[in-house]
Amino acid sequence: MEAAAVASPGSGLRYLPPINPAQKRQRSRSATAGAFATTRRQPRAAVACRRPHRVEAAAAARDSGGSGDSSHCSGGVRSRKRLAVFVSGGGSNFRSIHEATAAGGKASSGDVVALVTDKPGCGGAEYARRSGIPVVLFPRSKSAPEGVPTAQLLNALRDLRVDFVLLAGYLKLIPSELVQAYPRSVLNIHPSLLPAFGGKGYYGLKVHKAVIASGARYSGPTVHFVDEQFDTGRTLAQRVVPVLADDTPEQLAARVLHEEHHVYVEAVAALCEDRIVWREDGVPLIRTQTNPDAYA
Ligand SMILES: Nc1nc2c(c(=O)[nH]1)N[C@@H](CN(C=O)c1ccc(C(=O)N[C@@H](CCC(=O)O)C(=O)O)cc1)CN2
Ligand SMILES: NCC(=O)N[C@@H]1O[C@H](COP(=O)([O-])[O-])[C@@H](O)[C@H]1O
Repeated sequence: MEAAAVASPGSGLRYLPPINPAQKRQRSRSATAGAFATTRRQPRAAVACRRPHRVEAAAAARDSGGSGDSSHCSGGVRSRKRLAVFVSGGGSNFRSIHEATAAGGKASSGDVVALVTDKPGCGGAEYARRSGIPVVLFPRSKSAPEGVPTAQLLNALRDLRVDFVLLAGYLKLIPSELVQAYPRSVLNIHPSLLPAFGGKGYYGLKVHKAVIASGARYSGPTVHFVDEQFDTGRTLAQRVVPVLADDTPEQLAARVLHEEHHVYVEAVAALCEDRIVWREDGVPLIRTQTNPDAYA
């Protein structure tokens, strides 16, 4: 069952009774079939634990609304970050991020609290259901009329107190309402060294075919912040792999994907640990865990 959007036990989604007529109007505009509660809480920017020289404090951390979980950083208590992962395919990046959020994992300051997909039968969605993670179908379209529209997705993310959105092989354009609701808080992974081989039409094996056809000797994944267009947001992290003379697109894809799993987990760990700082010119940097003045 993909009831109007969410189908998972213990998802935390509640149906709130109307409090006043204005809220009732708001809910009837943005929610369907009683699947979601509306909340009035807006995401709130928080400062990083330390402000390095010549960079502004990251607006990358948010108050996660008193989830009760916390960890410590120099100078205070830091709340665990709540993650929504968007997937259209097999979901291997989603799985590696989910595994890294387990106790002792590399991103153990985060929790995956929702899986959003446009393809309810994809491997990522099936893994989420098996793991007890709520699945949200987005967007609503002719081929997926049970999907939710953008306003209802935003309500669901707020209800689940999502801090960060992670695109991991999600193939639809993220609407500007979502980008604006989560400033500096939506990441994507792309399987080429952006700005090369990015933009509309560049996804999956198409990217690797184009890299091989170009004669490029190096490729690799890019983790970037998401803006309103495909693949033009600020680069956060990259890894390089060789393109071999006799590579098939599938072989290159496997080599790049292996690096994706590492670089995305490291970027997510930095996000969850408030280790992303913004240089004066708008470039995001990852502070290392060991030296607050060094950047990865
Ligand atoms: N607002 C943004 N939305 C999304 C971004 C982004 O940077 N900003 N990244 C993409 C992911 N992406 C590559 O990283 C990407 C995905 C899909 C396409 C594309 O051309 N899609 C086709 C449809 C494919 C399908 O549904 O099977 C299309 O739109 O015609 C390009 C780049 C996620 N969203
Ligand atoms: N432009 C977006 C794009 O091409 N994304 C790519 O889709 C694959 C998803 O794999 P996964 O479902 O196994 O994580 C990954 O290689 C990811 O970089």
